[in-house]
Amino acid sequence: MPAKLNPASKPSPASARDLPSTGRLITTAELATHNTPASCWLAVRGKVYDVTSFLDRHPGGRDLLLFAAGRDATQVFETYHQFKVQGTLPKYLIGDLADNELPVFPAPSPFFVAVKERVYEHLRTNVTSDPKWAVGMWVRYAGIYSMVVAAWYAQLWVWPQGGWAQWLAAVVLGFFCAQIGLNPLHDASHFAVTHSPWVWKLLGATHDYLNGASYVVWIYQHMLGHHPYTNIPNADPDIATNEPDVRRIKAVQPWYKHYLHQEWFVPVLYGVLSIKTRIQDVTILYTLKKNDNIRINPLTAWHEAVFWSGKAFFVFYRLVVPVVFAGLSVGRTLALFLVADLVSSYWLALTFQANHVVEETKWPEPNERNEMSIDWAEMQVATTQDYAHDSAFWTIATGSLNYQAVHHLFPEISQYYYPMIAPVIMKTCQEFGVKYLVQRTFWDALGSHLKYLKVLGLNTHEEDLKKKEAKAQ
Ligand code: HEM
Repeated sequence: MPAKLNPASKPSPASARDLPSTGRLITTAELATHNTPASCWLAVRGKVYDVTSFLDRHPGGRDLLLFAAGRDATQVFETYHQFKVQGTLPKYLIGDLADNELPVFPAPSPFFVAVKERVYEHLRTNVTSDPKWAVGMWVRYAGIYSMVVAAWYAQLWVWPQGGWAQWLAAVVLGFFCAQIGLNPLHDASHFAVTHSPWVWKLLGATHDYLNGASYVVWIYQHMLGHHPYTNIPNADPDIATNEPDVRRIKAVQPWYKHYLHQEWFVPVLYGVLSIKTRIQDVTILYTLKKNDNIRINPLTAWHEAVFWSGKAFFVFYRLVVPVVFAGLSVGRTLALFLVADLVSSYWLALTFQANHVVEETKWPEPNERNEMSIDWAEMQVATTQDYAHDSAFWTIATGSLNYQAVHHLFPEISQYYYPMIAPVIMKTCQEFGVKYLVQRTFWDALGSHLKYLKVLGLNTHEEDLKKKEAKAQ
């Protein structure tokens, strides 16, 4: 039974900001230079810590500290630990952060504290003693990898002559490649499968080898960018846009004529997602050295080796083997490649877009000092839409993205347990007056994405917003 709390009276946990001032001010520019194994600093709630000596003792492994090094790591710190872990921080304290590079949030609200306590209590009492372990997920991974190998083999050697069976094999290959992204890659990038940093690294590497896309780039974009700053313009790399862009997804983007009727052509463009991702991997790591506003730290030898050998292996198994060893023509090889890639891209893009870029989700913004007024956990719920909670098909086929708000609040828990903790979260939301969005079906959620694109494509959108605001006042 979840503990009963009075929403109004539960205090926030002691914040690191409450520690006495050190007398040493450190700017975000100085902090950013300490992002290597030789000098690893990070900030939590306005305090800067030198964790170089802790690198090899961190139970989550040294890589995670190195990813977070040189930046404000408050949100990932509070996400991946229980609040009590804050007690380990003071011994590494070296200074106070002078400014904010990216948005910062108020101390965890009573809702955040309660939902964390209740979910872990529920898991402990009713579900499992280890929320990072689920045999069911290993069965899914085994099924996914087997299907990738079987479909790849079938399209080259069982049905090499062409015909519908060969095309079907390409479709199946594309679908299960997307499943690698939604399951082993995604779980590993949130450290939600076992307690072993090596398991996370190895599962992550299968995305490099079998999808040709980088685990490390995903970590920066997703774990360090999208999750801490969901739907915040200029902070969440998932919603980064150029001006003008091909699509208008944020009200802060200026309007251009080509956005009119974007709901018709934008979804078509989602088909190039996989190819775009593979190319951007190289520019993000080697030329820009950042993903939108999330800086990339120096790569470890392991990550560099996996990155390049992954790209090479991908080209070899998807393009060289079909032509050189299976005797397929270059044209047929490219066509099969494209079919599989289109299926992967659409499956991934449409399931993602139906979660955040939709009608009712919020697009919060910080003040001029980069401070947010909303609690981080409450923002996670406000910027996210779930769908089809009662469908086992959508739960398995989307890697549990249909429980997206659950995932955003508890990414460190195996997705296998999302359906079991969702009721606890929804009940807590109700009690604290936090609105939880859930659509009945995937198609309703997708429809909401298309309607949102349509509305932002109209140049009357700003006028409508102003009228609404005026009415509300
Ligand atoms: C000031 C820096 C940090 C300190 C002092 C610290 C401390 C700790 C401690 C004491 C634990 C063991 C207790 C627990 O599991 O709750 C732990 C585990 C963990 N930490 Fe950290 N941590 C830091 C930064 C980070 C960052 C930046 C991340 C993520 C990017 C992270 C991810 C994890 C994970 C995933 C585990 C669980 C490992 C497992 O599954 O057993 N930590 N950390």
